Amino acid sequence: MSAGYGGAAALPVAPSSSVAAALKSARAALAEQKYFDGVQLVNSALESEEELLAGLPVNADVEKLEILRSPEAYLQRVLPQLPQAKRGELAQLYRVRAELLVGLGASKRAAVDLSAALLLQPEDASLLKQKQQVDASVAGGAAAAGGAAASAKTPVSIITGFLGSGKTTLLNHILEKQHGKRIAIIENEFGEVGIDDALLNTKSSVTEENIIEMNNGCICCTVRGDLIAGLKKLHKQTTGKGKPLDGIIIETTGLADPAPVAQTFFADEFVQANMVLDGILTVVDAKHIMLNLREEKPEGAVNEAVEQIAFADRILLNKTDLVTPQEVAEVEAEIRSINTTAQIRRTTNSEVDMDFLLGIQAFSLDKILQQVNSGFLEEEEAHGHGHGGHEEDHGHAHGGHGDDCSGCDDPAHGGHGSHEGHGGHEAHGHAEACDKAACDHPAHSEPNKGRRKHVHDYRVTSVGIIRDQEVQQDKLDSFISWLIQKKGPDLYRSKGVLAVKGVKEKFIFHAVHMQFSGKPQDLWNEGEKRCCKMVFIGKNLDRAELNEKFDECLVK
Ligand SMILES: Nc1nc2c(ncn2[C@@H]2O[C@H](COP(=O)(O)OP(=O)(O)OP(=O)(O)O)[C@@H](O)[C@H]2O)c(=O)[nH]1
Repeated sequence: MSAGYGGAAALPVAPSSSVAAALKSARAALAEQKYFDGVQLVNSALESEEELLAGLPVNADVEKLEILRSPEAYLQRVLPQLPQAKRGELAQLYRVRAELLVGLGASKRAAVDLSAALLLQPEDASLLKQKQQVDASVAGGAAAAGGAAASAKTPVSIITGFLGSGKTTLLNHILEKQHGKRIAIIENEFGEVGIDDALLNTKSSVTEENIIEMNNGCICCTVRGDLIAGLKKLHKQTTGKGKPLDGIIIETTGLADPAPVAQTFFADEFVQANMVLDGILTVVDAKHIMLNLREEKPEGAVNEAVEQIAFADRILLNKTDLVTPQEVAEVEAEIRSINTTAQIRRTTNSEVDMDFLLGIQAFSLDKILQQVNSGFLEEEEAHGHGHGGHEEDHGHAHGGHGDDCSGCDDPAHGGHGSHEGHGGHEAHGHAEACDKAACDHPAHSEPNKGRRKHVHDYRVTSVGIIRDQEVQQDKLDSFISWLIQKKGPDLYRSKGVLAVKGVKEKFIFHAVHMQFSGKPQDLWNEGEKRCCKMVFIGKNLDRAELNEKFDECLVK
């Protein structure tokens, strides 16, 4: 068949006009330095080509998007059947994509595209020269995105890590130790009720106007909206007023996939022009991470713990006080099997020197494209949370009630931050399954497959409780022991700030599965309403039961 099929006339080819149009638009994007947009244009054109060429016998059983992700392998197969005109078009597409990638700072990946172009046009001397130049810049250690211009941009660090791993603890250390530096914070919390603002170190040099809370959805699903708006706002009120920031720190939710957050720094024009991703800092809970990594996820759902480690530039292997040296070594080996290059530090209470964390210029687009996520520069089509049966409905306006939602058993309402008036944001969530990773062991599955959509585990929801009353200490103790013993295995995280009768400080409560701590902390401010706020995050939560049990603690 293939011999007979090899004639150029039999080959389905895209009309050259559509490739020409894509090339024109991509070159315009290149001239305007809209590199990410340009990459998307070329990607779409290449995808169309792949679809048209899919009928070739050599393409049987080939993974979709190979034309984008592994161009040389793809071309080696189809080359003998490509007519000369088609070779020229594809070469131009790869060449312009390479130029766009250089603009994004991904020179190694650009070299791959230029090699592909050379496979198609081996006699093109200017192409060869261009490839040699890119190779030379790679060998010379080309600077990250933007080269020298990057130094004028505000460095941004992303703190990620699974629920309860120690992210807020780390942020507090940074805030304590960064006196004199102008740092802004973007705080994103998973759950119906925000608690972290109360846990942030108020004695730090960060002024309130430079703390932005994003509690109305998981940051990885609202990057195109809230995160960019937050970054713009920070820029306007600092650099825009002649008071530039020394850095921005984004604390993601414990259930965030860091990929779309990182992608923002390449996809948005304003962000790309003014900010540079300094590094992804991942905090790992040495006691619970193995559970998280090995957890069986529903078909298509992302394992966030794996992604968080895979994308890390620095890893704090935290809570080492809770495990044996042997267990720490096992966890470290597991981390290494997911991420071969990130520097790892063993910590307790997220204590680490600042040089390890900030100003590290560690994020490399090339590293992400090569090692972790070959689809990183492919824009997500849609993503969201699998809200068991309510998949089309994540963008709903579920008007901001801070109180419990007892009696409401709509699983969509229990999900990612859907209780804060979500209607103003892009509707972002139908839960189409992403491509299944090659290996079934979640920790070892390549965390890059199906970059185009990510879906969270629909079983994981949050329940928030706010009461304008005090609780009774003995009843609270019974509630906590019931919670830990009966719900602990499914309860990833619970936290709260509580007014306990007779106690003048706020009672701060933290639990990660069965690991619990609670203590009186800061005093209630004068005039501050003594109230109770709690949030529970876990699998298969029973909202009515949690409300009922908690209400038994209230001072009647
Ligand atoms: N034993 C022990 N506890 C720790 C350590 N680091 C943090 N913790 C505690 O773990 C709990 C969770 O810490 P956080 O810093 O709030 O964790 P987080 O990652 O911000 O949590 P989420 O934002 O809810 O995902 C708190 O009670 C911390 O005091 C550690 O190294 N050892």
